[in-house]
Amino acid sequence: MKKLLEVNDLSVSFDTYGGEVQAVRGVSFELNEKETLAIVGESGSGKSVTAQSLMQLIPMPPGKFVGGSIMFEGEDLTGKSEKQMQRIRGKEISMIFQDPMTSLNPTMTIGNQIGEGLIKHQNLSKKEAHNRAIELLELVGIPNPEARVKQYPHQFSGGMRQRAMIAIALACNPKVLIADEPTTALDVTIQAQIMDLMRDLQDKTNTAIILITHDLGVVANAASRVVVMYGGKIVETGKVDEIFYNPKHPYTWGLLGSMPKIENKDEELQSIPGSPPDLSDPPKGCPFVSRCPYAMEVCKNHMPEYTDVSNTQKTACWLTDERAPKVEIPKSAVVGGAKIHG
Ligand SMILES: Nc1ncnc2c1ncn2[C@@H]1O[C@H](COP(=O)(O)OP(=O)(O)OP(=O)(O)O)[C@@H](O)[C@H]1O
Repeated sequence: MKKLLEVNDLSVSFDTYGGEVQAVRGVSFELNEKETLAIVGESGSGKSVTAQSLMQLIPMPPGKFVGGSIMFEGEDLTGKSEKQMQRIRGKEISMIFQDPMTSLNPTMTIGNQIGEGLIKHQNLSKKEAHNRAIELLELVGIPNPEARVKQYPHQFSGGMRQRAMIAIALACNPKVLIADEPTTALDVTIQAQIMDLMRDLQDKTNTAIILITHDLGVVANAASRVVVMYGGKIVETGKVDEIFYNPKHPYTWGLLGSMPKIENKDEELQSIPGSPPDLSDPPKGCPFVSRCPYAMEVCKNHMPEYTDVSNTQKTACWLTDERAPKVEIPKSAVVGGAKIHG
């Protein structure tokens, strides 16, 4: 499998009145061609900052790049100028956001917004871009695209706007699509339709997807690999079935415990007690230490190294150390039922 993106030891901070917020602290992962990689974690874990860093969309200042690299097709994106990034954004790497209303331009027709990138990156004429916009609206399942292409965002429903955002993002056949909580603002039925659409489109276009979500439920049927983030760090990573059926990190257990499961409809969901660490003064050791029911003395002051659970799964937890007590995965985190495809 060909690597498309390789993030190495990425660290990004924000200078605030309360001190330096270390939003992303030494994150490394890779994205292969045609795959869907999910980045999962609670609010504040650093998912969006990671995603925005890939597009160089972090406002600087207050943001600052502290270290690491983002290799895309052999070039480090962290060294690129704004002008160089403008040639990459939309053309090579595209992004869709949680709330299309704030990312769509309310004063421009949907057709012109889709056409903009085509004219800029692919030198299409206005007429060609208009026709391609109609095709793209059809591709993302918008009925009556000839009429819709002339309309404005406020004339679209929430689900339709997200479809239009996807059309804009895919217009120039990017190699990577970053979807940051693409369905969070939508109701459950529409969420499922949008996720189905993204899967269908990926089959047709072969675009690799980075799916950012706080909801492991969304991941099960959408992703092939998962990165679990907490407190600005990756705590566990693996193939989707490894993360669901053989998770090793207590934070992953917590996320699985707070996910509704088909077979236990009546079971109470366990939310993870406590709150995430203050990233302006992050813990010296494991970021999860203050909420982890299994925390040991060593966890307070020493960040665990990554342990290989398999060739494809890694976890950063002291429980994997041979000196640690043997802990069974809690019942609440056991996922049964339907096989996950991935
Ligand atoms: N512009 C900013 N100024 C200061 N701090 C910021 C800024 N943007 C993000 N942060 C901080 O960086 C940390 C990581 O935020 P990030 O948005 O990446 O989290 P997230 O996991 O994507 O959560 P959410 O789902 O809520 O977006 C948080 O502590 C957040 O407060």
